[in-house]
Amino acid sequence: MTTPNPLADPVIEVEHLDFFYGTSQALFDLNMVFPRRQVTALIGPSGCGKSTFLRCINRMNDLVDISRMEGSIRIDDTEINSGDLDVIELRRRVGMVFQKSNPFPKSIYENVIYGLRIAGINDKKILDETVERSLKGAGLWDEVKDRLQDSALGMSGGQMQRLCIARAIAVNPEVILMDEPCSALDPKSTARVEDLIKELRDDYTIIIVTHNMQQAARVSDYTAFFFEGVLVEYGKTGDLFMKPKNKQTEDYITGRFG
Ligand SMILES: Nc1ncnc2c1ncn2[C@@H]1O[C@H](COP(=O)(O)OP(=O)(O)OP(=O)(O)O)[C@@H](O)[C@H]1O
Repeated sequence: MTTPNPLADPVIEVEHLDFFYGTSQALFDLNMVFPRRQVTALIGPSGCGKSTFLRCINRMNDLVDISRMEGSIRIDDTEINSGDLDVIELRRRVGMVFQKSNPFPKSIYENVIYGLRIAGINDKKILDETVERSLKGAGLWDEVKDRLQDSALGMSGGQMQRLCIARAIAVNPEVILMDEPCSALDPKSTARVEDLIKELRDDYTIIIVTHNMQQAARVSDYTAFFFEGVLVEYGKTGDLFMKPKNKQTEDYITGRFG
């Protein structure tokens, strides 16, 4: 088991995880834990399996017919690689924010409470409170509080991405997965989302895939370097960037490949 800090309180424990697309193996014997209320960055060259691994954690790969996962991922002692798992409940506990923001063609208000509506919650007081809490949590409340009934599609790209973060936190998840959440944003919007990630760490465990090593260094507490489906090195972000133990990690973070 590769543990960056044995004293850290683990929320996710991954053991002997293998992942296949048909006969092609994408992840090889991953063993790692994710500490609670910390930000962990997954880095590595294109195709090394970062997104595949992220999508294992909320079983999004179930949507790929030819996929197969072996091994164990426990989230607070719930085994998620199990046939009888309630996948809807898992995705409430493990929210996800994608590379490209994906607001629904609905009002800002309805976007935020989408998960609550699905769960059959229609009490206006609860919905109003959730909208305010979530938009405040996503640093968006002041910008949109006077136009909650406007279409979300009229927002800027950076606002839409923060709206997707508000939608993720509306259902009180434990973990938020972010798959290159800033790659479609301009530098100013990127800085706002990065600040937000640092604030969200007080309440949520965040796992972020990023191609941008400066971003990993800025926002994360821990960093995991993947290469060809293998976890090569995992540790405190400062240590991994300043004194990598592995030659491949060093070559990657110094820009020699990838
Ligand atoms: N739906 C799929 N079907 C078949 N193979 C896939 C599928 N998705 C990904 N793969 C393969 O799995 C491997 C890992 O891909 P993955 O997207 O997880 O890597 P990544 O590190 O996130 O890459 P990138 O940084 O380019 O997004 C690659 O060889 C990729 O071609």
